[in-house]
Amino acid sequence: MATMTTATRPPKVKQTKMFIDGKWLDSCSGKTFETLNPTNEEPIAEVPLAGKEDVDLAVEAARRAFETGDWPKMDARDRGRIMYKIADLIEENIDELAALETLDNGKPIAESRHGDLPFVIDVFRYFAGWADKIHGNTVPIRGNHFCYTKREPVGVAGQIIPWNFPLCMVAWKWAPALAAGCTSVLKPAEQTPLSALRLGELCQEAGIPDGVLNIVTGFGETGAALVDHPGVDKIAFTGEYKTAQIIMRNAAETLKRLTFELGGKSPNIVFADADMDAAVEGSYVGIFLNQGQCCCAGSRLFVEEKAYDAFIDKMASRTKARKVGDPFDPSTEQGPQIDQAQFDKIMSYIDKGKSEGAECVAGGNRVGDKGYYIEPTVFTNVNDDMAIATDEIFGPVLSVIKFKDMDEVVQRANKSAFGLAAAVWTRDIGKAHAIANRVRAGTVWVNCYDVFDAGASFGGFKMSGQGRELGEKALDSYLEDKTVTVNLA
Ligand SMILES: NC(=O)C1=CN([C@@H]2O[C@H](COP(=O)(O)OP(=O)(O)OC[C@H]3O[C@@H](n4cnc5c(N)ncnc54)[C@H](OP(=O)(O)O)[C@@H]3O)[C@@H](O)[C@H]2O)C=CC1
Ligand SMILES: CCCCCC/C=C/C(=O)O
Repeated sequence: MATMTTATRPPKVKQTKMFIDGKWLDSCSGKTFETLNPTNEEPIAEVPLAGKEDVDLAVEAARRAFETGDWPKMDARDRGRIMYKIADLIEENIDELAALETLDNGKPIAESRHGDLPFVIDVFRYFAGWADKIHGNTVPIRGNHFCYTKREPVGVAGQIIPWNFPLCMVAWKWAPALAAGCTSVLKPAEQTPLSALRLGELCQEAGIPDGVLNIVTGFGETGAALVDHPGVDKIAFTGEYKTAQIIMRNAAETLKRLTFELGGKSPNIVFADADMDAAVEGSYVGIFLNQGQCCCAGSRLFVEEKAYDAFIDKMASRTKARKVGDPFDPSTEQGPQIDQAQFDKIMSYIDKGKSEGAECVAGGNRVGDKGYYIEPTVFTNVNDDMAIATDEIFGPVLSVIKFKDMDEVVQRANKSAFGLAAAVWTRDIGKAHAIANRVRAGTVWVNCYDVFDAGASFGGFKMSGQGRELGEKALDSYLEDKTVTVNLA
């Protein structure tokens, strides 16, 4: 069992090369790119800039490992055993990994050490347990036949992950793929490649055979090269819906299996009969967790008219007290945004909110003049049609909107192209279930927010995605069903 320590300093970066076929490599071109520290905009390390040739090598390795290697053929229980070992090694190195995550991403160390990393470990253990429980069934078909189904790995998975929860996203992608017997080429976000590379080392140490897991670091063409590659059977992508649309078009050429975990504009609904302090605290976490860089952030907060003013007062003062600063200080609640592009996007939405007539009751400015820090921001008097109420901002910006009754709030909550998550706060169990039934979203939280579990599937309705991650459902997208029919006559 790991001790409950928390690193308060950046760690030594141990691995910066790409991982292909069990080897740690530079890119074929020798080109590199810098990963920047979001607290001060200075380089942390250089990593290889993968081009098409590197992707080819990685896919060939994954293909070979799938076609002729041990992993898909191994006794399922032994696959699970190696995955348990990965979880154990993550636990043994938890402080280093959490610190690496904080260094590269900027998230507060308290979150990476006590939120992200324990979740990563849970996800590997949860799917390790599935490895020997994946099976088909027998089917009573007509005639003198014995018919059964088998579940087989889909093959080589191309996995493109974002920068907001770098290690969680690796775990969400690798763990079900490994349990199913697939092999993988992973493309971490260019902003946060370091923790995935270190985890690759630990997976190697745990006994993952060469070629089963490969990591290509790059940007600009790496993701597209994976999508275009005929040797890749499936793409799993987490990120922006516009990129998913391009991936879908390009993947049509090779008819790849696709799963997407995309954005949101999640409605968080507070009724006047709710426990107000709990609702304020939950809504605060719901929007500001991870600097607001969550696909399921509760960024459209609907508050019943009767409770609106009192709620706003509490929310504004809670927000103003939020501690923004050095992510290695264990008491910091909010670090910097990930990069200049996200910083600029968020600031432009704050400007739009102000110019469209919403009232900024907390925050609204940059913090300092170095690093991508933004004040946690709350807007009131927001209309449904303002850009801050319709678009995914992916930052610490909350829009608080008034509502009168259940039917009206359900209709307004559903008036979005997204459908990833929602929440409701009420003491009335009937109201809670009515909202859970009527809101079109993949996850609904009742009197809580951001409760994730390795066993609970996560994914979106509408333009928030396709397929599910976590839970038993996550395995489906890494498996093919095979029907076998035997003539018994
Ligand atoms: N759902 C979520 O959790 C997340 C949502 N977002 C949302 O997306 C917005 C933009 O984020 P950002 O990270 O810039 O962008 P994207 O969501 O577009 O993700 C960028 C990733 O996609 C890859 N990519 C880009 N084009 C293609 C392509 N044609 N085929 C395959 N892969 C491709 C990139 O690799 P390469 O450059 O090599 O092609 C990179 O790894 C955010 O502001 C936020 O709203 C962002 C992160 C997470
Ligand atoms: C503390 C772990 C939180 C995991 C958050 C998962 C969010 C996913 C996303 O934003 O894509």
